[in-house]
Amino acid sequence: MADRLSDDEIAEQLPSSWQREGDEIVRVYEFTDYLHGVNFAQMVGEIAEAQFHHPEIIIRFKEVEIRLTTHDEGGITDADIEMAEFIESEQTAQTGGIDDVEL
Ligand SMILES: C[C@H](O)[C@H](O)[C@H]1CNC2=NC(N)=NC(=O)C2=N1
Repeated sequence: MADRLSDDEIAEQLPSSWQREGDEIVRVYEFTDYLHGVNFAQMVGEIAEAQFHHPEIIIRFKEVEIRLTTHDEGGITDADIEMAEFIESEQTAQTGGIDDVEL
């Protein structure tokens, strides 16, 4: 399992749309309707199972919040950064960069 990243490493490696909140990295995706968000959450869950690295996924009306940390290490590691990048690339591939995921 990867070691915890330093504050500088996190700042350098965090994808641009993500924020750091303590020992977590966080991104809120906006959608035009509730079920688009639900579908997006399903996609994130499938990525999580494939990577065996599981975010907290909060589904709200017209938005989904993704929170990542490495529980085994008690902080932010490469696994969290890589997962965030993977989610970003999948979401962008499906929507051309806007947040509304039409699945
Ligand atoms: C045993 C341990 O729970 C597993 O190795 C995986 C499962 N998914 C995980 N997900 C996250 N976010 N952090 C972990 O440390 C983690 N560990």
